[in-house]
Amino acid sequence: MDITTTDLGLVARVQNLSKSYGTDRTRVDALRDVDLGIRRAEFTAIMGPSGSGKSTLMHIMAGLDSPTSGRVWLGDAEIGGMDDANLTLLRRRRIGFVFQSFNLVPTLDVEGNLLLPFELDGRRPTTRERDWIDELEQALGLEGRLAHRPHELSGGQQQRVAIARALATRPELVFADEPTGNLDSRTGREVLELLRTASTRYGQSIAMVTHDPIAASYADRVVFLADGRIVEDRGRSDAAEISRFMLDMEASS
Ligand SMILES: Nc1ncnc2c1ncn2[C@@H]1O[C@H](COP(=O)(O)OP(=O)(O)OP(=O)(O)O)[C@@H](O)[C@H]1O
Repeated sequence: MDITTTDLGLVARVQNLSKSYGTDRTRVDALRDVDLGIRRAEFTAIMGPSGSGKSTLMHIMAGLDSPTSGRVWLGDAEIGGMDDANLTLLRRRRIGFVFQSFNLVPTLDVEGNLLLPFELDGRRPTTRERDWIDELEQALGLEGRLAHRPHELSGGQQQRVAIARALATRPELVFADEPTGNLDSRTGREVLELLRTASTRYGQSIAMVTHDPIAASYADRVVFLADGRIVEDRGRSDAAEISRFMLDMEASS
């Protein structure tokens, strides 16, 4: 019998993953033979220089892009052979996303955007979920903005709505691409605390792409990519250690 992703204590996994874009002279090897598992209830930071493959890895793990070769599991389901309808359902039920581009619906107000994942799933939040949404709104300072549309918000406020929306249904896995990129340092810290709370209190797994050593220091695990390969996989580290490693990595490249 095969060992499942769950048996390994993981919520998502890639094996021998490679991704190339273009052909011949225009070919770019964005990922080269990557093996990675995202552990249950753990907060993982993915770091690396610009162009090292972080976003590509996250998009493939989330089933938003397909690999050139290798295998990908979301939970125990291998997504390689899955049709679009099943993949969409799997994503909707199990995954939350915070994209760099926020992906808010412009015609819905903040509250409408926050409730969208429930709408798409054809249900309303339970009382406990409603309490959690209220807590997210409060922690992210959105209470005064619930009737506003995205274009009436600052970039940082839009970012916070995207984060609250990704966490609202308490999906077992949250992918976040530079979630603190547009935030001032105090709000950024609150977002990182929230992500940590989501993993410690609710057992959610968080996979966060970041360039920021301080943001990465909130994570339980820090994975470094360089030139499409994993070059380091370490436990919780402080911001100074992470900065030092990044500088050493850049110096040796
Ligand atoms: N759609 C695409 N077509 C062609 N090349 C691509 C495409 N998407 C990414 N790449 C290339 O793949 C490599 C990895 O890109 P990726 O966006 O994953 O890097 P990253 O580590 O997330 O970078 P950054 O920190 O700048 O966001 C880069 O060299 C990039 O130019």
